[in-house]
Amino acid sequence: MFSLEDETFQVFGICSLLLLAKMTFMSLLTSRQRIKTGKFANKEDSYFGDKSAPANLKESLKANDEVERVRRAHMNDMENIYPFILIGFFYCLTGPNSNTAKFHFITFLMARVLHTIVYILAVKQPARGICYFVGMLVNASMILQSIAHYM
Ligand SMILES: N[C@@H](CCC(=O)N[C@@H](CS)C(=O)NCC(=O)O)C(=O)O
Repeated sequence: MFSLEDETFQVFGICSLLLLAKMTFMSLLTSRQRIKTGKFANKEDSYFGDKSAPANLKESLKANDEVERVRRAHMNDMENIYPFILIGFFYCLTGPNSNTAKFHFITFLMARVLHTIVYILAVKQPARGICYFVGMLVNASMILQSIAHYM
């Protein structure tokens, strides 16, 4: 059984918090891209756009790839990072080997940070696919080890 003083759990906590901080940054980045491109989700948000130009509502509500790319990266984070936090918690409860567990957590952290960078910079595939796959492998490995432990 782990305690909050446990080094493995602390590394898990730090990796999880860094990933949550990265996701919080994605919201800010979306707002920045919206203001930069003048593309908003709601008609009332165009208040933040170029005030010197007469508001062209229809135009400002159109989707824009610079905005949508950040939103897709954020969505992909939600599909992968939230499960990591939940799975990692159960995995910690199994009392895994500390070095193996830390390897899982740090690999996942690096894979997801790189996933965001290559997504936002539109790096050619398979760069993003590899980052996604590495993160997915970490989650799958923790799930399998946890299930094996509890069975
Ligand atoms: N919901 C994802 C599931 C598969 C996935 O996560 N693929 C990775 C590697 S190609 C990805 O970065 N997908 C882009 C995205 O989710 O916007 C999708 O629709 O693509």
